[in-house]
Amino acid sequence: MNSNTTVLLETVNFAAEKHRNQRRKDVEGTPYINHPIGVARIISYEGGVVDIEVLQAALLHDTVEDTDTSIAELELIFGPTVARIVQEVTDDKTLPKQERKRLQVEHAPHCSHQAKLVKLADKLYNLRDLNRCTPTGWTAERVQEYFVWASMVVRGLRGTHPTIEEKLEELFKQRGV
Ligand SMILES: Nc1nc2c(ncn2[C@@H]2O[C@H](COP(=O)(O)OP(=O)(O)O)[C@@H](OP(=O)(O)OP(=O)(O)O)[C@H]2O)c(=O)[nH]1
Ligand SMILES: [Mn+2]
Repeated sequence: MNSNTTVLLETVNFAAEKHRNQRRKDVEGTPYINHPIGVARIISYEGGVVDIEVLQAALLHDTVEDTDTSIAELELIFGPTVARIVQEVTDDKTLPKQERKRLQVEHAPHCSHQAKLVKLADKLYNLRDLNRCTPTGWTAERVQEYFVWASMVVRGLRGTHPTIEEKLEELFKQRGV
């Protein structure tokens, strides 16, 4: 038995249970878990990254922000490194939205290499998702603003992973950002 396989399946199962009642903002109401799985897949399949703790953190990256999960719970089940990476990519939801967005830009350069990989893949997934379809209630201006803001965050993550960064730059170029 390959224990990394067991660990990854435990992790994806935990994330699926936590996100079980959540849907993406697209008209089809895609299950939310498609997003964390897709973020982990970008890091693994597209990025060639084999660091198991980064892949676990990618699967768990929105559990604390968007579900009843705590960092202490993640630390107990998945250990201190995975918990720390998720902590680094978790916004403080008690702050107003504009402040949270500003803090992502400010904090990005100071994140660990592992957290930067998760942040890059999270942005790449969400930008591709915006190209696929507009979330319900979003105007074209709001979509464009998300691209502009994401490019400011990604600027602070440069030098982390050349091929993932190239894919992001191509999407920004297409939008004139
Ligand atoms: N493109 C897209 N995004 C969707 C969809 N459904 C849910 N989201 C989530 O919405 C967030 C971006 O929307 P915003 O309005 O900027 O943020 P908010 O959810 O905090 O209000 C992302 O959160 P996040 O993953 O935490 O990343 P971040 O944007 O906070 O970095 C993304 O995962 C969808 O159908 N398409
Ligand atoms: Mn996310």
